[in-house]
This record gives sequence, structure tokens and C-alpha cells, in this order.
Amino acid sequence: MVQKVDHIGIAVKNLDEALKFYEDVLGLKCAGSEVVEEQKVKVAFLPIGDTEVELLESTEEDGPIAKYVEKKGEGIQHIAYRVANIEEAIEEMKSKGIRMIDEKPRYGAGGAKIAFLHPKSTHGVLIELCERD
Ligand SMILES: C[C@@H](C(=O)O)C(=O)SCCNC(=O)CCNC(=O)[C@H](O)C(C)(C)COP(=O)(O)OP(=O)(O)OC[C@H]1O[C@@H](n2cnc3c(N)ncnc32)[C@H](O)[C@@H]1OP(=O)(O)O
Ligand SMILES: [Co+2]
Repeated sequence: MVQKVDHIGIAVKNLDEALKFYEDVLGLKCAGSEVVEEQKVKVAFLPIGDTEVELLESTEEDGPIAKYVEKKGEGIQHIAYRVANIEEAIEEMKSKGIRMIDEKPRYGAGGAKIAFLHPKSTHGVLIELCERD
């Protein structure tokens, strides 16, 4: 079903400040950043091995990242798993009784097709399914 960890999503208060840590201290390199308006986030990607760290700063006060930071502080907000066919993966999850936040794919960073599973269905982790070329 899932093929690899596509990325690890980390909620931060300030992207530039967080990038200083990931680049200057850990030595990762930012491969790009963009705003994903539908999710009310600005994201930066830092590849490592065959996966990536995704840093997320909220662009609006009522976005999912703003809410997360307000309730829990900065930290790991989601884990994204790569799937080959997201429509099939969503149907499979639903047939197994998993509560989907997104029953249809949305578009995420880099034009990937994404869909979230509710953490109440996944032992407490917000999981993103992600299909990209
Ligand atoms: C750009 C894109 C990309 O990769 O391309 C992205 O990643 S966008 C990444 C940002 N986008 C998203 O996260 C979109 C999907 N997320 C959502 O729809 C929301 O954030 C929810 C996950 C439904 C949470 O919504 P909300 O904060 O309103 O609900 P809530 O506070 O009532 O939380 C309901 C329960 O879920 C738990 N909960 C909330 N957020 C959680 C998280 N990130 N990880 C684990 N558990 C979490 C709460 O503690 C609570 O449990 P208790 O009841 O036990 O206290
Ligand atoms: Co993500």
C-alpha cells in the first residue's frame, strides 16, 4: 500500500528561523519553498536520503498549522506516506473503516495529490497520503 516516507511535516512559528537550524546546524539544504493557499501554509522542503523534511509556517490565524502551534507548540504535525494511486488508496482506507479528513485528493506542495487520515483513526498520528510523479 504505502511505498516510503515521502516527508515529515513539522509545524514551526517562523520558517526563516527554523531554516537556520535545519541548514546551519543540521547541514540540510532547502530545495525550495512555496505557499499552498488551500492549506494556509508556507512550506520549505529539505531533502534527506530518499525522503524530505517539510517545514510548515501558517499564513493565516485559522489554518491547521496555526491551530496546531497554538494547542501543542512547534513539532511534528504529520507524517506523509507515498502511494502510487491516491484515489485507490483513499477507497481502500475507507473500505477498512478509516476516517478520512479528505475523501477526495487535494493539491499540495509541488503539485502532489494529497489526502489526510484523521489522527483518531491512526493511533494518534495525522497521516498524509501523497502521490507525485
Ligand atoms: C502543503 C501540504 C503538503 O505536504 O503538500 C501539507 O502538508 S499541509 C499540512 C497542514 N494541513 C493539515 O493538517 C490538513 C489536515 N488537518 C486537519 O484537518 C486538522 O488539523 C485536524 C487534524 C482535523 C485537527 O483539527 P482541529 O485542530 O480543528 O481539531 P482538534 O483540535 O479538535 O483535534 C481533534 C483531535 O485530534 C488531535 N490532533 C489534532 N491535530 C493533530 C495532529 N497534527 N497530530 C495528532 N493529533 C492531532 C487533537 O489532539 C484532538 O485530540 P483530543 O480530542 O484527544 O484532544
Ligand atoms: Co505534508
